[in-house]
Amino acid sequence: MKNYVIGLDYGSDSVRAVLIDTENGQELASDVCHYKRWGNKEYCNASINQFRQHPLDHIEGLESTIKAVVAAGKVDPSQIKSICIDTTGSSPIPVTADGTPLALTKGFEHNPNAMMVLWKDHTAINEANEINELSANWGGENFTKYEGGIYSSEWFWAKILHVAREDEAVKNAAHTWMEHCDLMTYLLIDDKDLKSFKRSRCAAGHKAMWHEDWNGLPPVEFLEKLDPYLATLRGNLYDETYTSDVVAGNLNQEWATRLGLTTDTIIAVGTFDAHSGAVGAKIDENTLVRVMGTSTCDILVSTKEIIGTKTVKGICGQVDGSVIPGYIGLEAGQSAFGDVLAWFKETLSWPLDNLVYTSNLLSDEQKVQLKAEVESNFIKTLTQQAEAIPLSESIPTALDWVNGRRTPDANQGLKSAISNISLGTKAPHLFKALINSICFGSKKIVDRFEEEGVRIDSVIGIGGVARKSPFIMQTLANVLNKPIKVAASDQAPALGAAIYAAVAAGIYPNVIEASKKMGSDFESEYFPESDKIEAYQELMDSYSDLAQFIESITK
Ligand SMILES: Nc1ncnc2c1ncn2[C@@H]1O[C@H](COP(=O)(O)OP(=O)(O)O)[C@@H](O)[C@H]1O
Ligand SMILES: O=C(CO)[C@@H](O)[C@@H](O)COP(=O)(O)O
Repeated sequence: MKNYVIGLDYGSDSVRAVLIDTENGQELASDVCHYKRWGNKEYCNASINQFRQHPLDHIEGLESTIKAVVAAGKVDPSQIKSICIDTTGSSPIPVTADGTPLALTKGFEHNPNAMMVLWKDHTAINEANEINELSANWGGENFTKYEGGIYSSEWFWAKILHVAREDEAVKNAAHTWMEHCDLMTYLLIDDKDLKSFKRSRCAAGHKAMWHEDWNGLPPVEFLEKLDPYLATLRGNLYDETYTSDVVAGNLNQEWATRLGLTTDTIIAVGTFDAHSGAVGAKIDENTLVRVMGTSTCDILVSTKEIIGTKTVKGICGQVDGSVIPGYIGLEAGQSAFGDVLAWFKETLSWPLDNLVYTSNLLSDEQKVQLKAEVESNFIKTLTQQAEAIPLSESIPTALDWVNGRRTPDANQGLKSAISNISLGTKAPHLFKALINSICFGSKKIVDRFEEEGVRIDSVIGIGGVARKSPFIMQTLANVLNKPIKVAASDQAPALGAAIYAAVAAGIYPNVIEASKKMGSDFESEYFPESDKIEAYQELMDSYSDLAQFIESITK
């Protein structure tokens, strides 16, 4: 009898489920659900970088996508052996003593502080600065050392501290906080003991300063110097963490009934999207897997023997087992990648939104048609025209920091800048400059890994941009001066989660064996164009100069 597993992947805007045949990784069915409240921009305020998501968006998405794949796959529920969930991160959410997300309790239904604080929320810049200041100067261990030496406002403790200070009611009502991947896993399992619940090693190690060297989370003595609340909270968090090849529990009766599954289905420990994406794309030693979508996550694995006690400066952490159990997983990334281009598109759309689509000269039907046509041609036409501009022509220099800099050397307070604009600069020139900027930001990350002695033998691209924009991928291959393979799977993170699920269910002995059999093949490869390398190097020098200048004048 065949065995099947489900991978559930929570992205920034939507959640997708895939039903996978464990024998060969074949996808029998997939389904996507866009978050309703998030889509209406509820509970968010981009002007202060506040991005919150209502847990109902996640719960509704879980139910609809899993039901859809179970129905479409037409397999017997008893053959669905296990489920693993990956989510964005660090995306913490406050919960009550019985593990209920606070936003689902009376009085907190519409309070953004009671909701999930999405990874790209940067309201906690001051708190991250405080953590960095204290870590460096308190006279004890620097707990940021395995997280690149700089704690980011995108991460667990900074976000919790910010919300707790801003909202007394949430602070008092929250018994504990969970990463999104842990909460969704906890929701599904039968054992509701919060204290013994198996939290994700990946989330804890990369974002919450959990490390074996100091027996888990930073100690009370350190946390109470930040805020007594964090010291108290620590008692309601966790000591141990687990990799995603481990069973978190069995599916509980309530959710088995809701999903049309049985309580024999195993739920694996949760993880982050980028890390599971790397597994879905068959990551191997010294392979850099770049998840290129709204942001980028750059994932590498290396052996404990090679990394040893060495700490890699300015990245988002090195964690034992965060990608492949038994190996050190290293993470870096850019806070905006596709989002840089999305920002430009939105900016250019102002006259359309305010003058064209509101005009009385067009009927409602014409407006809908026009909008659809513009939408399908916008990025396509800009890309074609940007691609046609020769590198010998004057191209502006831009920085990719529209959402701050995640790595190398996190500084979420940085903002973007564009220089070298003339009367001859048109939208496609700016678009080309922005594409260059996201590729140069990528090169800074690759350079940092290599400077720190982490070898990169090959590069794999996954995610929306990797599959949809050959121009960006070619530019990136030229800028990195390395070939880049693109994974064929549209759903590499969900596939990676399915691979973890298969190992947790005992179908494969380990993640490496499972990913060899179930991981995605490659659909294309981009090679550096030797005649363009030098020109890109010159443009990269201008990027570095501008970056240095902007950083020097940023307070
Ligand atoms: N053809 C394209 N060229 C450039 N950017 C694109 C293209 N298609 C999508 N994007 C960008 O990709 C991002 C979405 O990536 P995707 O991987 O689908 O989502 P997510 O990051 O939420 O998982 C958006 O920022 C969008 O602007
Ligand atoms: O930072 C991480 C993982 O550590 C990601 O969850 C975050 O960049 C979000 O990724 P997406 O842009 O949704 O692919």
